[in-house]
Amino acid sequence: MSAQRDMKEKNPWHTPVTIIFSVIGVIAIVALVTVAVLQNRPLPQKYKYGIVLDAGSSHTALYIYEWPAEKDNNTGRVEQTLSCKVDGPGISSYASAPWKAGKSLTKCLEQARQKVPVKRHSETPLYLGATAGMRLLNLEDSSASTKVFQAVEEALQKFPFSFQGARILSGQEEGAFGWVTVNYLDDRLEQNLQTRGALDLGGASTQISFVSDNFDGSDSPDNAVAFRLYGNDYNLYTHSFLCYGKDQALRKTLAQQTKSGPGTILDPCFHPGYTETKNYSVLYDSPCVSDRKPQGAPATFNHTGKGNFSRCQEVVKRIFNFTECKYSQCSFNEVFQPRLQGPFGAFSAYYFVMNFLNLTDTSIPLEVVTERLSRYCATPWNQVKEQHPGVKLKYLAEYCFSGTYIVTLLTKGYNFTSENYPNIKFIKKIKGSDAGWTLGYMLNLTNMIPAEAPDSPPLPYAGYVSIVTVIALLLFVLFIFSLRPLWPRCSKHPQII
Ligand SMILES: O=P(O)(O)OP(=O)(O)OP(=O)(O)OC[C@H]1O[C@@H](n2cnc3c(O)ncnc32)[C@H](O)[C@@H]1O
Ligand SMILES: [Ca+2]
Repeated sequence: MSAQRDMKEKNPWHTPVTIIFSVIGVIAIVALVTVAVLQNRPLPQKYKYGIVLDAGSSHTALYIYEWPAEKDNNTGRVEQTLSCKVDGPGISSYASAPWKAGKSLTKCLEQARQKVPVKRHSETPLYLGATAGMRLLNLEDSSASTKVFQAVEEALQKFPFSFQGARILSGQEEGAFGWVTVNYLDDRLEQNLQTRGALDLGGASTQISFVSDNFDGSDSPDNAVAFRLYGNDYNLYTHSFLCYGKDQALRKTLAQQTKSGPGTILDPCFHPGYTETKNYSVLYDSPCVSDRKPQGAPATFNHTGKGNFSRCQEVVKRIFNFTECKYSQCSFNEVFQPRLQGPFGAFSAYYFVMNFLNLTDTSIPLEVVTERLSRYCATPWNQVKEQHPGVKLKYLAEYCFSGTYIVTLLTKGYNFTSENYPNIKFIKKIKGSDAGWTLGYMLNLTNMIPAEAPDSPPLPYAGYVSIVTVIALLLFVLFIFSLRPLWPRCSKHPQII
């Protein structure tokens, strides 16, 4: 018994001094780690917002973006938090009743008012950018386009956001901001990775934008956009083809077939069994075709489908001019285009159409794509309607043409081949945000992409806390050992007496 008591007395860990120091040490470490964790713990997130209205030729869409409030000019953090499709056609269609253009936007703006917290309303920038529909209206009737903008601005100013104006984007801006969006969402800019080209197919225009090593802008300055983003320089090639969006290209293709003003056209780009009576005045009511309106044509014509892919491709090819090129190389219509390079993202109508046709997988060889399109175009119209009861008839009737146009534009227009066709990815969204020019436009106007790479903390948060903990433990152990002289002496091999 007395021997056991002796042992207890001699155990150094049981002296009051050591116990007190140990308790203090443990409390100190816990306090240190708690303070480090609490101090660095992410606070409940506060967000800032930006709103962009994409006033396209076929429709308008509103997008709300949000980003953490403390990361205004930081990287890769802006995300789309709401999209709202405006009911009705694009604002350019309201030329004869401009006030309706303004009114059409209010429903989506009401949604935005609900979505953005009230205390952020007045600081939330609101932009409206119009694309090819308004470009065409402006060409056709600039005072009508001014009136549409006045009506739209009046409507937007009624909302509590910080309205920054409504304007027409140039084709270069539309192409370049689409490219910025895609590469920003893919984190390719911040990380200085190989960039992805952007292919945008709208209703009235189409854009191609990419970085090519053999393009510095000297060949064709109109197609060059220079950016310095996160400390890297980019010489972007971009071109927008007005009148080569899907709807205007269809008009051009029909115009090709109605040069002589026939009463009936047998159209290989529409399904067999499709037949509609159409108005010549409606078909030619666009600056893309108005100069070719046949003289003395009847008021209407019978538009009848024949469903033949290869003949459709022949007609579609005729809307491109491949004969003239004053540069080393061209896409079409005498437009310079450097050698295609890198991966591409194809969005808007490229995606809608290829998704409907089950052709978004670009590992499907081009020959198989054309075979499938041939079969699809040859399918009788009644059968197509039966197979897709929920699809809008206008879209359904046009998928054969649209698919043929996309394949022709990519291969004959831009010179994609069987080898580099798999470099294209058909995309709708990237990480929850729609691919399109709007995000790039807002990032640019809010200076949210810095020209130089931002400084980042040398350690990530978890690494920082771990290092603090390890050093604290080490200090504690050293501290205990420094108290060694105070430890009661004990023999290495206590003997039981
Ligand atoms: O860029 P611009 O030329 O101004 O036109 P937009 O912005 O209005 O054009 P979109 O990308 O919204 O749409 C491109 C085309 O795709 C059509 N479209 C939209 N949704 C579609 C769908 O589900 N299936 C087929 N076509 C669709 C639409 O009518 C247009 O003709
Ligand atoms: Ca568009």
